[in-house]
Amino acid sequence: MITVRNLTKQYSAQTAVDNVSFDVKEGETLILLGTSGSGKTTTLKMLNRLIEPTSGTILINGVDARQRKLHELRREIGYVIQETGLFPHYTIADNIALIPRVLKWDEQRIRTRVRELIGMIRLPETYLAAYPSQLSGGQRQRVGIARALAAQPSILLMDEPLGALDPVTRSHIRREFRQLDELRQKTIVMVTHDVQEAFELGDRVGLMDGGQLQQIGTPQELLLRPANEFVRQFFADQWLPLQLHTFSLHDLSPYLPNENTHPGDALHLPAPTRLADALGHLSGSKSIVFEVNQQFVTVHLTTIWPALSQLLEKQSS
Ligand SMILES: Nc1ncnc2c1ncn2[C@@H]1O[C@H](COP(=O)(O)OP(=O)(O)OP(=O)(O)O)[C@@H](O)[C@H]1O
Repeated sequence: MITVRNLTKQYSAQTAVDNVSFDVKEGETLILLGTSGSGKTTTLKMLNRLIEPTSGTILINGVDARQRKLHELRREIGYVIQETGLFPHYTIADNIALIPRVLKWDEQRIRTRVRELIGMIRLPETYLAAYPSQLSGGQRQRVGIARALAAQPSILLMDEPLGALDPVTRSHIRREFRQLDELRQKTIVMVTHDVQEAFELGDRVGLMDGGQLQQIGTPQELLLRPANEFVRQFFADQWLPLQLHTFSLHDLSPYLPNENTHPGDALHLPAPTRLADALGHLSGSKSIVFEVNQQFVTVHLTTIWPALSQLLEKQSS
């Protein structure tokens, strides 16, 4: 749990972060989104005191961050950056084991945890003896995440963790992130300037501009009830794809036609599946079946668009 109140960072004439307040609940993912220079990284780095605030307060799990010993605070907060910061002369196993070794875990416990993590990030155990330069960028980034999670911090801060990767790998890793229980249960603050990423991964999104938090809310709130013109404009050119990340098959179900027969080869998906993910499975005559209130609903490529258009009309009315 993170509580931020009236946080400000002043660099001589420049106010990098200007009176920002927000909470991050336990197990929640908050994305800090915004244009370059809007104060996202400065805000993030103040949370683990890599940057000391000019004024304002930060409570980490109920305790004022300023009253904490730095090494204890950083142990409680995992940190992932764009270029991973892996040590090139350490093997993957030794990189992941870094913090547990600092904490003097016994070697058996470290080995077990390292193996658990390499499995979690879906790399073969043979990679444990490899060096970072022998891995692809996407694999290194997964190792960076494993290293940050190694000592089971309650909070994870991520600064553009996928920023250096190509769009296909990014989207692949995003999907993996969403499926990892250990990540889903963490309290996470992540910085990105990628709107799709924010909508895919964030329970809530804080949109920053000029050092100020322009709006904080669920992706749906930002999209459908923008607090000001800046917020509206920010999402305007990606409005449709963002809707697909915002709404689920369940949201769509009232607008789909009743169908009495289910195509035998239809794909079954859970009703909370987001439309963006569902669309990836729909092509040609393929259909998806999902269950709402113990009824099966079918959706095809030809029925999804009229239904979505009705849903959007209803939402904006
Ligand atoms: N050490 C510093 N000294 C002076 N100004 C700084 C310093 N660090 C950051 N700034 C300024 O503070 C503002 C916010 O920077 P910050 O890095 O937090 O933005 P950001 O939103 O993370 O941007 P980006 O997406 O480009 O990383 C910028 O105008 C930046 O130039």
